[in-house]
Amino acid sequence: MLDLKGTALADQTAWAKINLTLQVTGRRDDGYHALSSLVVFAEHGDVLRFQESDVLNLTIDGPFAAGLSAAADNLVLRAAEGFSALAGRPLNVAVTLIKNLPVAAGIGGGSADAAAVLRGLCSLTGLSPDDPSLLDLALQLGADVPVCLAARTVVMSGIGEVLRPVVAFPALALVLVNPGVPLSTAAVFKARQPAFSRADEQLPPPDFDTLLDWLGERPNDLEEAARRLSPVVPRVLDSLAATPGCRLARMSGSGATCFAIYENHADAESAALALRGAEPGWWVTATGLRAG
Ligand SMILES: C[C@@](CO)(OP(=O)(O)O)[C@H](O)COP(=O)(O)OP(=O)(O)OC[C@H]1O[C@@H](n2ccc(N)nc2=O)[C@H](O)[C@@H]1O
Ligand SMILES: Nc1ncnc2c1ncn2[C@@H]1O[C@H](COP(=O)(O)OP(=O)(O)O)[C@@H](O)[C@H]1O
Repeated sequence: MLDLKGTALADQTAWAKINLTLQVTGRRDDGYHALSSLVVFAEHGDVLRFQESDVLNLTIDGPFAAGLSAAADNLVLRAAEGFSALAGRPLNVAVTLIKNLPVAAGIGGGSADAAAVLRGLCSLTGLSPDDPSLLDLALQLGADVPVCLAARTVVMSGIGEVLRPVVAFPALALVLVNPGVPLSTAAVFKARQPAFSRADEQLPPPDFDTLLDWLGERPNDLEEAARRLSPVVPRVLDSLAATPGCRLARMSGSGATCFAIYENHADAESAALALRGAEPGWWVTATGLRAG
């Protein structure tokens, strides 16, 4: 923990977002799509460190640092600039981003980074993370930033700004797999078939087996388009589905990261080990859900 001008600014984790379901229910005039999605957060994520500085500055480190620019369009810097405009004064910090999550991967890494910056700067300035102006800024930064700011199990709708907390939810044992092929969110939305799902406002059931039935009835409407754009997606899903104890294998968001839900953590760990051995080029992580 560091002391920034007398205020402690702790490291922030940018937890990976997982869309357990994703229904596309409509399209707005501005081209954005209305969604209904059960969103959870993994224990695993990027880490952001903050230090005192005279200028706003970003350094990127970690396994997925290569290929991600630290220029002004990075969501970390856009979030810090947006927060400074809100606060009416420059908030100069040197941010180190440890990029543990693959980029353009359907698990909201950039959105989670932006949300982690907003959370950090809230603790620096005393602004409440529930302040409506902060929620407006989050949505301007990206449709997934509000949910990443909440960082808890919710049913998300609108384009990402309507969040309904899910209070009772089972602990899940998951494996996340990314095959190393980036998929653009805009391109996947563009490639999808034009039909819409019916808007579904139901909250998920708390019991594990009933939840799996509920998830089975609500697929990811972007999966078909992602499979066409990136033929490795079906291979990832087949590989996950073939591992012992796998109860559901599905893509998250606009892909290409896929997840599988297991009976227990031992099965998830064994599956991750086997997949790493079979596909050394894939990013494979066994994880639970973020508590809280
Ligand atoms: C699809 C989802 C599901 O959680 O996740 P990812 O696959 O990105 O992780 C999100 O809605 C992505 O949110 P985010 O990545 O923040 O999207 P933005 O930067 O705001 O938008 C990128 C582009 O995606 C399309 N887009 C995004 C969100 C939405 N509700 N409708 C859309 O049509 C638009 O073409 C937009 O120009
Ligand atoms: N800090 C960041 N981390 C990841 N991607 C970022 C970041 N800042 C900007 N981006 C850009 O945002 C886009 C979406 O990345 P990301 O949030 O990882 O994926 P997704 O939207 O599929 O979940 C990428 O094209 C990337 O160049």
